[in-house]
Amino acid sequence: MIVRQLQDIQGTDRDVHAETWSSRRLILRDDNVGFSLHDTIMKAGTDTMMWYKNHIEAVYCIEGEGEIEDLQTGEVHSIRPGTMYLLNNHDQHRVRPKTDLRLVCVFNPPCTGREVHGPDGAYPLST
Ligand SMILES: CC(=O)NCC[C@H](N)C(=O)O
Repeated sequence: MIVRQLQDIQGTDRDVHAETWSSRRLILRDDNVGFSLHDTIMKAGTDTMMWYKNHIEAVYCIEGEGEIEDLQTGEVHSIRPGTMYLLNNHDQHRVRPKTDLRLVCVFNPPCTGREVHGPDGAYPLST
């Protein structure tokens, strides 16, 4: 069994910062369970294009308000506590938080730890 506290991750290399988000990576590839689990804050007033070509991501909102746009269809969905979205088709999308959004994110394959988005919105597939 592995037990970790968010406060013990803050400020370590499992605490990754990008311009529009911060990601506290609670479970990573080296835990050997086939997925990674992140406690992510997307910053209020930002607009992030993402396209996880190499990963499946499930996202569950536990705090805040915002919206997600499916860039394939143009559909816009609101995000609020209790909303889950699953990028099961490597969907290209944008997230626009109105307030800080706190999101629980699961990635398969698991992230290794330091991933940030490339210019295409993807994380590289680590070998
Ligand atoms: C919702 C989303 O994908 N935000 C970007 C950060 C990512 N979830 C991560 O935690 O690495």
